[in-house]
Amino acid sequence: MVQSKSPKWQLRWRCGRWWWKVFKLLLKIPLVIGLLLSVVVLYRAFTASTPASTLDILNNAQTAGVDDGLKMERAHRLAGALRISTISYEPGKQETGELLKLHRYLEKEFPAVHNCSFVKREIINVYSLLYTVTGTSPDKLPYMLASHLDVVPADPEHWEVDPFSGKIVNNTYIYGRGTIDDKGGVLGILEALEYLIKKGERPQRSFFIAFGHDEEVSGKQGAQEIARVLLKRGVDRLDFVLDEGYTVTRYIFPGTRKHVALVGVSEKGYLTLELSVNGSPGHSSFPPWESAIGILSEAITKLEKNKLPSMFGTGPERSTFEYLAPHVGFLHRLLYSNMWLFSGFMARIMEKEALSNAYVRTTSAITVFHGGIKENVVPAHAKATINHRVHPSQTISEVIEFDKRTIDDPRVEIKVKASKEAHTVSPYGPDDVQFNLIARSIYQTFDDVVVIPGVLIANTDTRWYLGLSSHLYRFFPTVIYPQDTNRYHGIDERISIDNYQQAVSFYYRVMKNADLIIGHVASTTAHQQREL
Ligand SMILES: CCCCCCCC/C=C\CCCCCCCC(=O)N[C@@H](Cc1ccc(O)cc1)C(=O)O
Ligand SMILES: [Zn+2]
Ligand SMILES: [Zn+2]
Repeated sequence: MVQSKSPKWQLRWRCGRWWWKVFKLLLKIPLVIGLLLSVVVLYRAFTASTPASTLDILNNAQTAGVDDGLKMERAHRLAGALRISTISYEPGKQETGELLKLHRYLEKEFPAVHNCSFVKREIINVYSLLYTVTGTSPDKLPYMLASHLDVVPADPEHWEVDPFSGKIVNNTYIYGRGTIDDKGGVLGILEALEYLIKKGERPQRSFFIAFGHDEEVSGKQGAQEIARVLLKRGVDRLDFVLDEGYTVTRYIFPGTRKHVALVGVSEKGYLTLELSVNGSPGHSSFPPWESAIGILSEAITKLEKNKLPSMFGTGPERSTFEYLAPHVGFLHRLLYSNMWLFSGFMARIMEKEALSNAYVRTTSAITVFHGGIKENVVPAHAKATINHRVHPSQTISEVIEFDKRTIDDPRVEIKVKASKEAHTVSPYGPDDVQFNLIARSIYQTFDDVVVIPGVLIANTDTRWYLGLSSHLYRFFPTVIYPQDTNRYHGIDERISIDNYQQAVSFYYRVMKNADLIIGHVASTTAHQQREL
């Protein structure tokens, strides 16, 4: 006979089962969340798409580039400019004679530009150049193409050829300091305009060409003055500004073999700090317990060991990867299209390489260290320079605060030597006329390419043009492979003759495409145009 359970026991049994059910349910929650997350992650990966331009007028444009016949002649003209050593050493210390020589060279080599009735060339602040190209519809908003005339110094010791010999190697590459930074831009723009004028064409839209002469040492004397001159003339609204910057890259972004053109829609901030320590000077035979050099070294070590936190995925770099997602293999697509989930994981991988680390966070470079005068003299002072490039999601004062907290030593004095907040982000959506004008010119010039927006990790003269336009883009039309990135300011700077020809074609296409959209009210979005 089965013995019936007592009501007390039955209650306990039922409660026990109830808790067991809850426990089992709780165990399932992570599984359900995991399943939901996987669905979202997969859905985003499968539906990832690069926003295509909505501007049919640009999408259908088949603008031709410049003729191939003059390719070698153009290469030799660039090589000639590379022989003029327009070096900037520091603010106020430049090869000024060479800058004037470059002016004369440009005048001689581009006769159509310099003798054209609708092109005016002006010298700004002795060494910079400003060209005004007056179009046939001068009432439309003008734009500006910019580059710079100066270059950084080059130590010839490790170069394949003398950096200022302007050599063409194997009939393939033009070598020399300034080929990609930034005489390729100066000569490339002038070649395009020379070609246009010689063809008997005249642009409808007016535009400016600005060549600063001290970009490599801040741009204060050059680009800043050019901006001032334009503002004084009432030119306070340019449709867009296109300056040096990123390039078309290949094999730099993991997951794709395509060409990837990165157009800089913003630029990291800039902060240079001087750290100094005053110690007790004296005879080295009875040194103080701690020296100025020792205290400063400790502060520097703390900064180097404690990097600023990752900001990856919180700024426009999120769009960089979302635009790229549809063009990479499946695994990379999972990551790139789900930055909301994987940005931390991606940051940890990217911070292992200097170039991609710069994309992840505000960087800190210790660039100068001074201390001591003689082996048996304890120095009174030590100083060091820290150069930060500030992620767009951080402010200059946040970075200074971080440094102070990290150093945590009142004996270390911190002085701001130069600073500039990260630039505001220029528009880049599918409806943005100006971004898509540049993108279209890239698509017309380079094969198998995808155009994506990015934050420039270095700085350019665009900082001085921020007040002239809300659309500033930083792009130099050449192709860079991983092994080329160190050629910037490094050794064996070069451009291939074919890439240089593409650069000229790109600038020509920008001039032609800018006229295509002249019927559109410049500076309004495609969406606004549809509303009109
Ligand atoms: C995942 C990340 C992928 C990034 C791929 C990058 C490929 C291209 C590689 C390098 C880009 C090089 C950028 C060229 C611009 C250089 C401009 C420059 O040299 N600026 C100087 C001087 C300067 C100018 C203006 C200032 O206000 C401060 C300094 C610089 O030091 O930035
Ligand atoms: Zn440059
Ligand atoms: Zn440079």
